[in-house]
Amino acid sequence: MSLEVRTITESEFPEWLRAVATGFLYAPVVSDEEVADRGPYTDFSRTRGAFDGGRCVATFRSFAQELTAVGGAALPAAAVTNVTVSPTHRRRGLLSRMMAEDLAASKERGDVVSTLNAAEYPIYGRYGFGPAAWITDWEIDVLRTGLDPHRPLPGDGGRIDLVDADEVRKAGPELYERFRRRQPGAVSRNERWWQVFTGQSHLMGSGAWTEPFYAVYRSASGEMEGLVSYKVDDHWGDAKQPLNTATVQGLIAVSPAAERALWQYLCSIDWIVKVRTGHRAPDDLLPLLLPDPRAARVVTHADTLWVRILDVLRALEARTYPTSATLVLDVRDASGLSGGRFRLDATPDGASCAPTTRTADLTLELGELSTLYLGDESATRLAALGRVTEETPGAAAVADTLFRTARRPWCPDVF
Ligand SMILES: CC(=O)SCCNC(=O)CCNC(=O)[C@H](O)C(C)(C)COP(=O)(O)OP(=O)(O)OC[C@H]1O[C@@H](n2cnc3c(N)ncnc32)[C@H](O)[C@@H]1OP(=O)(O)O
Repeated sequence: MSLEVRTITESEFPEWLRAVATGFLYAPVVSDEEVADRGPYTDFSRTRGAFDGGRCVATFRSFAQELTAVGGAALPAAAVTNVTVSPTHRRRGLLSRMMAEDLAASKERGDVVSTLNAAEYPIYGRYGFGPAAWITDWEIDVLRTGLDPHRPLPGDGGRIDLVDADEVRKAGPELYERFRRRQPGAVSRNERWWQVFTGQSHLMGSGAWTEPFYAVYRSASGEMEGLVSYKVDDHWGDAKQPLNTATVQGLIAVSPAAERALWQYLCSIDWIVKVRTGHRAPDDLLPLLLPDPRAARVVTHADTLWVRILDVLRALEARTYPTSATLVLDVRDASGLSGGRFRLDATPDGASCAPTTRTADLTLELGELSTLYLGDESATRLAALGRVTEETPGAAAVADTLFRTARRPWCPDVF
C-alpha cells in the first residue's frame, strides 16, 4: 500500500501526537489534556503526517518564528519540530518527502530561513541546514570559585528578589524580548513557551513537574535586567554535610551587571556546592566572572541551532557587516529552492545583494553558507576542510572579515 504524506486535520491530531510519542520513544499514549493543551498552538496547515492505512507513521510540523540576525534584524523563520518516522517505516524517504513539502511552502510564504534543533548531527545537512550556533553547559564547583560567600549581594546598588511564577509570566516575556533583539541566534517565544517554563503546561516526556525557584536582578534604578529559574536537589553527605546541586533552567540577562549578579547569587546559596548552568553561549561571560575560572568545568559542548537559508538575497541583506567588501558567492542547493550566484556588496551602513553572472569568489553548498551566516564559523576553516572552494585566492579571508562577529551567536531555547 502506498504511503500518503499530507497535512492533517484537527480530528487527526490525537493520532498524530501518538505517532510523535512513538517516534521519540515516549509511552505511546496521549492524554486528552495534552491534545487540548497543544491544539491552540498547532497550525494544522503546517502539520504533516504520513499515513499507512489509518495509522499515522510519520510526523513533521513547522511554526512561525523570528530569528535574530547579526545586527538585530528579526528574520521571518519557519521553525521545524516534532520530526519522527515510526521505526517500522524508517529509511523509505518519508522525512525527505515531508521536508521537501515544508521547505517549499515556507519559501513560498516568504520566510527567509528555516530553523531546527537536530536530534542527531547527520540528519539535516542533506536538506541545506547547517549548524549555526552552539551551546556550552558548565558545572561550577562552588567552593573553588574564589567568590566571597559573605558578599552574595550585587555590589552595584542593584538587588536580587525571589519571585513567583505569576510574576515570571508577567514580566518574563518583556525581558526576553529585550534580550533576543540584541542576541544574534536567539528566537522568539510564544505564550506556550512561558507556560511550559512555569509549569502551567508540560512537554511530552518531561516527567513530573516540580516548582523551581525564580530570582530576578533589578538595577539600582529598579529596572528588571535579569531572570533565573533553578531547581535544587536534596543531597547530603554521610558526615551530615550539605552537597546540593542547583540546576539552572534558564538565565537571561540584558546587562553584564545582571549576569554577574545572578551567577554570584547562585554560587552563594548555603548548602549548594555545585551549579549546573544549562545551555549557555560558548563564549558566555561566566567562567571569567569567577576569580578562579577553572571552577567551571565544561560538561556539554554541542551544536544547537541549525539554520537553512531559504532566501539568500534577503538573508544576506538583513544582517550587518563590520567592513566594506564585495563578494560573489556561488551557492549550490540540490533542491533547486535557494541556490544561485549572488553578488554581495557589504558596507558598515548596509548591504545589497543581487543575482549576478560575474565569476564567483567562493563556491559553497547552501548548508555551508547557513553555517557561516550567524558569524560562528570561519570560511577559512571550511576552505581548509574542502567544504568551501576559493575561486579567488584570499576570498575566504574576505568572507571572514565580513561574516564573523566579536561575540558568538546563541540560541538559549530548544524548540
Ligand atoms: C527537528 C527535530 O524534530 S529532530 C528529531 C528527529 N527525529 C528523531 O531523531 C527520532 C528518531 N528518528 C526518526 O524518526 C527517523 O529516523 C528520522 C526522522 C530521523 C529519519 O526519517 P526517515 O524517514 O528514515 O528518513 P529518510 O528515509 O527520508 O532519509 C533520508 C536520508 O537521510 C538518511 N538518514 C535519515 N535518518 C538518519 C540518521 N538518524 N542518521 C543518519 N542518516 C540518516 C537516510 O539514510 C537517507 O539517506 P539516503 O538518501 O542517502 O538514502
